[in-house]
Amino acid sequence: VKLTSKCVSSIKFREHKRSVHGICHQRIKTIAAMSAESLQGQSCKSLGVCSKDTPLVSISDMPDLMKSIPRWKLATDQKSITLKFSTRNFMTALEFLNQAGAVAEEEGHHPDFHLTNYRDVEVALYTHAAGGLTMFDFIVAAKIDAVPVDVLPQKLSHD
Ligand SMILES: C[C@H](O)[C@H](O)[C@H]1CNC2=NC(N)=NC(=O)C2=N1
Repeated sequence: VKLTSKCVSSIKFREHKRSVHGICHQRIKTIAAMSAESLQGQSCKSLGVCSKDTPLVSISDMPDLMKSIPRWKLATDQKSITLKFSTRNFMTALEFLNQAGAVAEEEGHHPDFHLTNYRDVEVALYTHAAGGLTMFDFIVAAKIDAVPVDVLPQKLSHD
């Protein structure tokens, strides 16, 4: 069968795309094995813009990644990570959210923020475009962990 030049170029394009995707996967795999410090040193921009094609973090990579962000909890459906704490007062909570917001804006990757009971903060992260957890989320989580905040020791009851 004589392959038309169009068909050959589309095969070449698909091979090229597969190899680029492979590199992207590989790059994401190597980042996954990183510690908190090196996660904090990463930039979402180096991964391009997240999209529906951004690879989800594989279940086998989760335990190591979660060790890098020990304050965060992995949702039971493994599709998001959450950070919860109480601060000294309302303005401390607001200050933290503004600083964490600046990190998110710089990375172009945004958490869900909750401020309830005037000082209880909850930050939730997942990649909306991909419908689950990608390396974008772990990089932003590690950077948010570097934001200083005056956290109250875990409250025993609502005072
Ligand atoms: C164009 C822009 O980069 C995208 O809309 C970004 C913005 N911030 C985002 N944040 C999160 N958490 N998930 C996304 O899919 C996402 N997409």
